[in-house]
Amino acid sequence: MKFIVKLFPEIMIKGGPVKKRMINMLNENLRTLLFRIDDSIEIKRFFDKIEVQTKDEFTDSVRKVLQQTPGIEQYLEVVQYETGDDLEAIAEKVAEHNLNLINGKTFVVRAKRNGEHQVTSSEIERFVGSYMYKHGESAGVDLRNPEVKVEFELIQNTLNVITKRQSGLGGFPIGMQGDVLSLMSGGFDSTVASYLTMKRGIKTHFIFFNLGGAAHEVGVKQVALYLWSQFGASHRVQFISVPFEEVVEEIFRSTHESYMGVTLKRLMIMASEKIAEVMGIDALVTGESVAQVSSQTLRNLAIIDEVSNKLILRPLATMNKPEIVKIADKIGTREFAENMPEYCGVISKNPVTNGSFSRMAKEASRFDYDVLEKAVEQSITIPVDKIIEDVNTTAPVEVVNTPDGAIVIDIRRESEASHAPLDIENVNIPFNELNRTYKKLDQSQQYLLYCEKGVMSQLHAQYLRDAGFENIRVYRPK
Ligand SMILES: Nc1ncnc2c1ncn2[C@@H]1O[C@H](COP(=O)(O)OP(=O)(O)OP(=O)(O)O)[C@@H](O)[C@H]1O
Repeated sequence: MKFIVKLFPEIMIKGGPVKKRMINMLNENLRTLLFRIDDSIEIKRFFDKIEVQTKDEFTDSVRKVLQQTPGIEQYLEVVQYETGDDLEAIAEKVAEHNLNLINGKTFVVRAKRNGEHQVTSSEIERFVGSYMYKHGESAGVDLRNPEVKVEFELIQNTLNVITKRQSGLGGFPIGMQGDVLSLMSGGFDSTVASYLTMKRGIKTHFIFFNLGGAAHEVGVKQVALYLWSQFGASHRVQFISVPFEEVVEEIFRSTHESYMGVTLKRLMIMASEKIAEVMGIDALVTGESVAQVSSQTLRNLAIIDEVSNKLILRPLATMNKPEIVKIADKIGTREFAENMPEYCGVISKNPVTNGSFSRMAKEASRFDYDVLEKAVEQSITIPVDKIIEDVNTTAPVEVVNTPDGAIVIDIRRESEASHAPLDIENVNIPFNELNRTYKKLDQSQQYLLYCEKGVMSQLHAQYLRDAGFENIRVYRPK
């Protein structure tokens, strides 16, 4: 199968050298991603498109990459036949893929030709056109204003017939716009904000502030890994985890209740700025959206902005919640967001909605910034692609590799579990039903959670531990 990759229109209108750099970058990114599938996949760069040629067994994997790689406007799927310039064979194959498209419609046939042939392009077009007219139920040929354009190419002896057009993500190739550090809580907003920066071609690193829950950290790592592997895996990025429990304690000690929420956000921005500085990053990203919650009024956002000289991008600033949720649905982060614990609630009681700059300064002067300094010093950075190993080695809940009398619960979705069943006895309780179902199980038994990568099982085992269940561990076969 061959794919023809068309670039995002905003790339095509750039000046020559910039356009060339962008196409080269997309070519590089595709090379990195597709060679991970198989190094026999061929990628060819042209001045206005990229072509990918693959063995049929890799077609689905290649499609997935093309759908999820920023910079691609659409891709065409092309089926290839060795017809030479045998007009009858060409017409038959073109008709096979196009006859149903011209039913009741006017059409035109357009052929591109490259190589030595006995026939000209217009002879081929006329032959195929009349064959399709004879065998189909079209409304006739219209050379000027056709409703359907039947396109194919004859390159040497190979006939390329376009069978499908599929939209891509659009945006710019990652690597063209520098790096940002995205404040990631794992909720709807920060996951969508991070996706939008990735789609715009920005290398997006993640920073997470742990307010006191091991499950939250595992959950955020998991969604960061998901986002990266779906949309950004052409480049290595970092995940930074900052222990913020003591910062929260210090906020409680020093700050009036109504300013705690805004203070927490200011401190997250200050810590992010320090870390971004070390990483050579100019901009931070948050999932804040004007008026969504009390800390996100224009005044409070301005009070938050005051603490940093970095550019703060807020891709969702003017979006409505339903639009954000729709994107989360489309990119697959809704499920993660819905399963993410909230640790912020306690700090958002009776929040000020229209904070005062001078009052904020007074509140801020009572805070001991050594505590923040220490949190930054204790931050831990790991490459996102090492998250699975990290979660499995630094797991808060014990991991075992033999059941030893415990009952194994496979928490994958039913379809995944039946597609690749475990080879030992187990029960299937999909993770989204676990919280509701677990308490109904016989609590005199020991249970082991299983999932494919060991991240989701670790996350849910930790939730259950937090909820007071001690008979739970993680199963990870050798
Ligand atoms: N624990 C955290 N670690 C990193 N960033 C955070 C954390 N909590 C909040 N943020 C950042 O602050 C933004 C606003 O957070 P807040 O909790 O006020 O709103 P939210 O709308 O619930 O955000 P989200 O849906 O992303 O959780 C988030 O989108 C995220 O960018």
